[in-house]
Amino acid sequence: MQAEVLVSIAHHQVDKVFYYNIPPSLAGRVQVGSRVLVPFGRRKIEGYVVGLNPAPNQEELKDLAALLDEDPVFTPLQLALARWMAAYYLCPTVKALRAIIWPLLQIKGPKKVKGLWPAVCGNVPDPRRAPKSAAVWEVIQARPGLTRKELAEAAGVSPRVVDSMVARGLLTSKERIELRDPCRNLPEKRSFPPVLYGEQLRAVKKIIEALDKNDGRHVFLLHGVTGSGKTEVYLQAIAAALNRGKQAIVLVPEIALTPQMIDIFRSRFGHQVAVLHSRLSDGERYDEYHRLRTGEAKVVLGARSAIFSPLEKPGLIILDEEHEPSYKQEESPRYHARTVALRLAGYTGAVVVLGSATPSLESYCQAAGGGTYQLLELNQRVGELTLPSVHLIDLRRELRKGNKGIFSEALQEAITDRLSRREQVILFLNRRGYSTLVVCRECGLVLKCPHCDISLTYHASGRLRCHYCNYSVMAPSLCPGCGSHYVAYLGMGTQKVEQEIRRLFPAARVLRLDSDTVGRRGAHREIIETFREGEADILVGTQMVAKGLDIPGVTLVGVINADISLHMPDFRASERTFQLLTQVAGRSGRGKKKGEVMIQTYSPEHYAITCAQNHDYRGFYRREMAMRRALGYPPFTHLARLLVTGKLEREVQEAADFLAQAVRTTNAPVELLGPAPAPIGRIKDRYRWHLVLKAPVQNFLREAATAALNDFYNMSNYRRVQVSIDIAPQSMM
Ligand SMILES: Nc1ncnc2c1ncn2[C@@H]1O[C@H](COP(=O)(O)OP(=O)(O)OP(=O)(O)O)[C@@H](O)[C@H]1O
Ligand SMILES: [Zn+2]
Repeated sequence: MQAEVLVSIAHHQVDKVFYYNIPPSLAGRVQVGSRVLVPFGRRKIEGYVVGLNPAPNQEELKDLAALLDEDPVFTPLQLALARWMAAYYLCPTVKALRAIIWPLLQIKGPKKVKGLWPAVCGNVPDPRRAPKSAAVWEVIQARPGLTRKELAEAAGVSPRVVDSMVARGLLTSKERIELRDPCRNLPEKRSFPPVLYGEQLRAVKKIIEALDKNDGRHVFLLHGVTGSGKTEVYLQAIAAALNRGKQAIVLVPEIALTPQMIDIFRSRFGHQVAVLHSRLSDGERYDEYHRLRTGEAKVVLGARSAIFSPLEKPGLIILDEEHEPSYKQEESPRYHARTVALRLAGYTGAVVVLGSATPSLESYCQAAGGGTYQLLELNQRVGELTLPSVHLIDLRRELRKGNKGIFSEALQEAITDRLSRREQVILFLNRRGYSTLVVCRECGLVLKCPHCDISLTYHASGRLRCHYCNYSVMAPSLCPGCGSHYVAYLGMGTQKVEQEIRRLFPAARVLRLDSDTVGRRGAHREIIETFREGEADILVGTQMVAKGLDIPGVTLVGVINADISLHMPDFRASERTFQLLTQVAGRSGRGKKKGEVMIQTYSPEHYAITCAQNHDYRGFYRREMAMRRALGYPPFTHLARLLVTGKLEREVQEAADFLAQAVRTTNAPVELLGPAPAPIGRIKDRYRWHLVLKAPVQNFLREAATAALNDFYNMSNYRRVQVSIDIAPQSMM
C-alpha cells in the first residue's frame, strides 16, 4: 500500500500530493485523514494522508516515518472543503486543510489533573479533636476526585491540612481527566419557545418545508428589522432540524457571540449545543470538538471557523448578521464563511439561512434581483414595539453656535432627560483610546508608529499605542521633532467620551465596552450584565455596543460621529456606515418605551446616513447599487486583490510592477487597477503595494492571478517579498 500525502509546506510550488510507502509496522493503521511524519528532503515533516492506493508505484518510494495520532484528524467532507477552498481562493491545499482542522492541531488532548480519593474506610478523624481534618474527610467522602485546591476550598481549610492528610496516608492522589465545560458557570435555566407572530411563523414554515424537501437547493435571506425576532426564527428552525435527526451550524460574528446569545441557545437546547470561539482555552475547545465528533452535541454555535466543525452531516446552516465583515478571514486562506457555507450546503444538502437587518448588497441582490435566494421578511418589531425615531444633528451648525464639545446640545439634553427618568443610554463611537491623533502645533509632526504607517493613539494610561501592531511608548511631553511644548491631542476615542460624560454627568454610572475593557476573561459578560441589570446608566463603546444587544432599558442611542467609517478609502464605506448606524440605532427602544436615536454628523445629506435615519434599507440598496453599477464594483463585477509586502520599499514596488506586467500579458480578460501603494502603506515594518483585478467572471481573475503568480515565482528574483491573493476581498486597506 502507498499513501498520498499533503506535506505541511504551504507554498504554491509544493501544492501537490507526494507518495509514500506504508511500512508493515503501520499497515492497517494509516487511513485517509491520518496525520503522519514523512521524510522530505533531508528533514522529517508533518503531512496528511489524503488517499490510499492499493497498487504500489513502480518507482522506489520512501516509507512513512511515523503515524502521529491513532484517530484521523479530518473527515472526507472536511477534505473536500479544503480542496475546494484551495481552488477557489488560490491557496495551497495544505493551508486550507490546516485552517479547517486547526482546533485539533493546537490541542494535545484532554487535560490531566491530580485528584484525591479517600485511602481508608470509615470515619478516621475525630471532629472534636481535629475539626479541620474532619471537614476535609466529610467533603472527600461526598465528592471524591477533587483536586487539592478544590478540596481545601470546599472544606474551608488551608491546603496544608489536605497535605498532612495525604502524608498520614488518609488520602491518595491519582490522575484524572479534567472535564471542561466553557459554560460551567452559566445558570442552568430552561426557556420555552414563545408563540411566533405572523411573519416569523411564515418564515419558520418556509424553512421547515425546505428541510423536508431535503434537496439542498434552498438558501434563504431572512431580512428582518432590528428587534424583529430573527433569533427566534433560527431557534425554531433548529428545533425542527433536530426533530428530523439533523444537525445545525449557527455562525455569529465573534463580536456578537455574547454570553447573552450563548445563554439563549443553552437554555433552549441544553447540552446539545457546543460553543466554539476564540476565547475558549485549548482544553475547552478540545472538549467541545469531542462532543461534536461523537455526536453528543448536535448544534454548534460559533464564530467564522465553526463552519468547519466536524459534524457528520449538517442539515441546517445559519449565518446571523450575514453582512458582517468579520466573516471574512483576513489571512490566508482568505475565505468568507458565507461562501464556504454555501459550498458546504452543496455537499450535504443543508438548508442555508442568512439573516440580517442590513443584508450585504451581494446577498440582497441574490434574493431580490431575481437570483437564487428566497427572501423572507420580518418588517416589524416584535409585539407592540416600533422602530426608534432617529434625529440627525448637523455638527457644522453646532460649531457655528459655538459648541466645540463632543456632545451637541440636543444630545446633552436627551441624556439629561434619560438620566432623570432612570432610563438607559448607549453612546457609540467606533474608535478606542483617548485621542486618535497626536500632532505638534509648531512643526506639524504627527506621531506615528515606527513600524506602521499609522498614527499613534493616545490612551488614558499616558501611553501612545499603535492599533495595528500594539507598539506602545510613553507620550512625550515635548515634540520629538522640534522640542516644542505645543503638542496637541486631537480626534477622540471612547476613553475621551467616557471622561467627558463623567465630567458633565458626575452622578451618572458609566461603563465602557471596547477591546481595551474586555481583556480579562469574563469582563465582556460582566459589563453587559451590569448594564442590563440597570446598575449603570450609560454604556459607551465601539462597535461592540452596536450588535446583538437586546437591553430593554435603553431608550436613547447617541452616535458621537457617524462619519468615521464614511470616508474610508474603500468602495464599501457607504455600505458599512449604513449597516453600523442601522445596527446601533436598533439597540434603542427594545423595552416598553419607544426609543430615540441621535446621530451626530458632518454629512447629514449623505444617503448612507439619511437612509439609516428613515430605516430605509431598500432606498439605500437602490442608491448604492446604482453607484456600484456606475463604478463597476461588486456585485456587478468580481474583484481580486494582489497584495505585495516586504521590508524594502523599492523591492516591493518593483515586484508589484512585475506582477502588473505579468497580468497584462495574460490572455484573461481582466481589468487591472494599480499597482499602487495600499491605503495603509506599511504595517509591522513591511511595505505594502497592491493591484486590484476586475472581471465579469470570477474565473478570469483566477486565471490571471495564477498566471501572474507563476511568472513571478519562475521568472523574477524577488525572494524577499510576499504576494498574497485575495479573491473577493472585503478590505481594500
Ligand atoms: N414571537 C415572539 N414573542 C415574544 N417575544 C419574542 C418573539 N420573538 C422574539 N421575541 C423577543 O423579542 C426580542 C427581540 O428579538 P431578537 O433579539 O431576536 O431580534 P433580532 O431580530 O435578532 O434583532 P437584532 O437584529 O436587532 O439583533 C427578544 O427579546 C426576543 O426574546
Ligand atoms: Zn504599528
